[in-house]
Amino acid sequence: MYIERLPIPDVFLITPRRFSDARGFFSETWNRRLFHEITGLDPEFVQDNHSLSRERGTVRGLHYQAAPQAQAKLVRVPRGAIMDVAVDLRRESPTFGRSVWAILGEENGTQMYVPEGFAHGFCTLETNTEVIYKVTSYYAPDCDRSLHWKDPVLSIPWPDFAGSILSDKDSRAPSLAKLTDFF
Ligand SMILES: Cc1cn([C@H]2C[C@H](O)[C@@H](COP(=O)(O)OP(=O)(O)O[C@H]3O[C@@H](C)C(=O)[C@@H](O)[C@H]3O)O2)c(=O)[nH]c1=O
Repeated sequence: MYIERLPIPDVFLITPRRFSDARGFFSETWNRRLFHEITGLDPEFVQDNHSLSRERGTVRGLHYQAAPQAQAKLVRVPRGAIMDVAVDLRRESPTFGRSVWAILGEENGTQMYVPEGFAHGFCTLETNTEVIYKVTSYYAPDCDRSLHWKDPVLSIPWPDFAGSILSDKDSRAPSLAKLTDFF
């Protein structure tokens, strides 16, 4: 398992080892003990989520659950590829409002660990992209919050084709200046 810290050091990229042979590969996609040894963290995941986005350029996000239902997430892409983004919404953080991003895909097997206190979203880079992620708190619709993916203040370098399809909720999401629930 290879771990890389991003410019916001609490967000990690994790690339599990792949054992390749004539059949294909084998990989441990989650190993609690190893994750703890390497990061010092021991998130308690309670729910696994899986989404399929048919079109390239689909944007989902930016989403978070407000306290006390905040979620840390461990995101991976077994089919296709995404540009995955995390935005720091921790009020006291020196990197408040800043974002980090990475390409996650079936080729690299890389995962992003997004801690509590961040909004999360992605743009699909290929058709029929599937995203699977573990979360540390159950879905709580009352605490579901959105931040507009294209808010210019965030300066996220989305690809030109981003936003070809998105949900009504995401198209109506407020900008950072209008958010009231931070961490
Ligand atoms: C997130 C979620 C949604 N749902 C339902 C509610 C709704 O009817 C349907 C689709 O929900 P959404 O439109 O919010 O799905 P989606 O836009 O894919 O939401 C996800 O986006 C990514 C970026 C995240 O980080 C996730 O935490 C989650 O917010 O699924 C659940 O039952 N459980 C869940 O945990």
